[in-house]
Amino acid sequence: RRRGLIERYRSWLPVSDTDPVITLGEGGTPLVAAEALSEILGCDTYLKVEGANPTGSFKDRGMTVAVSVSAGAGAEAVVCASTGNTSASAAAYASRGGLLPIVLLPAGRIAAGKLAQAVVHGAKIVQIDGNFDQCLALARALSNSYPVALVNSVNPARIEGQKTAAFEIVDELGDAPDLHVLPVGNGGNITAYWRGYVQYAEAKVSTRRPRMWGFQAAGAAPLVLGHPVLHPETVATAIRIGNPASTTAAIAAQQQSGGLFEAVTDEQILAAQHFLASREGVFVEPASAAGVAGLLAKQLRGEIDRGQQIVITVTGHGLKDIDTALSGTGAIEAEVVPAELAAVAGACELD
Ligand SMILES: Cc1ncc(COP(=O)(O)O)c(/C=C/C(=O)C(=O)O)c1O
Repeated sequence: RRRGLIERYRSWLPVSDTDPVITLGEGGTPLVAAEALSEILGCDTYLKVEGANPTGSFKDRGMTVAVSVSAGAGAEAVVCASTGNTSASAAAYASRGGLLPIVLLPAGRIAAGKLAQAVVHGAKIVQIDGNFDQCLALARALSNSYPVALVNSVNPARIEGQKTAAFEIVDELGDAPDLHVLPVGNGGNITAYWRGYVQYAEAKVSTRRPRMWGFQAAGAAPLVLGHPVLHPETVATAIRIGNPASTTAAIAAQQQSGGLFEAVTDEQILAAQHFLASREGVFVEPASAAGVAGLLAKQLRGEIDRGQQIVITVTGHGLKDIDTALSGTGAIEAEVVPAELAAVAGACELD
């Protein structure tokens, strides 16, 4: 039977023997060779496809640990603020564990797929008249004032669970890559990957640690600007965050790894999303394509050394946000043809 992350990496995780193991078989996600990207970059490039997790994003790695530990501590409810994937994951894992999920969402700024997940899992959904940053402050306040466990990425159990992605990459490649690339919103995931790579290197499981390259949306790039962004704006709603919860740890990961933070525009993000789907066959939600967008932009500027081994984390499944995927494509308005071979062949421009 499929083993979950706690079972596979228990000795590396802060889960006690008395904690329940609340799992949906998360982790063990595909590490796919990105052949088109490897050709363009002149590098051995792989995609860590985190949309293959049970609720469709990397958040499941942190949630299995955070919800199991919270339940073990007697919590009856969990709360999180979210741009959507955290709440989708919290709702699934809390419900599975018999805990009440409470999610605070920035009103009108969540991809429909993610909202649907929180609804069907039976979460208590509170849409806030404010942005994610305000939701996070309220979630913290709620957990400080009521018997509700906070499962945002400020909860260390989340980062601990998410570091297992780095373990899986080393376990599969045989060592750490030269470079690890990923989108950055709150900075929890880059913090987690760096922690995993460092722990494996210190335990001599790997011989090196990668440089960490984090990419933010140009309209929501506090880590690039060096200060919070009051009104973050981007089509990549998952990373529409102006005041990251893990700023200090994310900057430490970038500095200690000799990495960088750079911004990419919404146009570059959407182009990278299309590139991944049409050239690599991998459909990711917009925010997930930010790393690929950054690499392609740097390649155009001659800033990618050839011959490196690169792993890019694509963080969430494209089905989370079909409105953005379908907008501007004209796919729906396409003509309806008669149910006749000639008409179909003509529509396919085969004749
Ligand atoms: C698809 C996707 N890609 C990248 C990020 C950024 O990761 P962090 O830098 O660790 O924040 C998120 C984050 C989402 C939330 O913060 C939430 O769901 O509340 C995401 O959903």
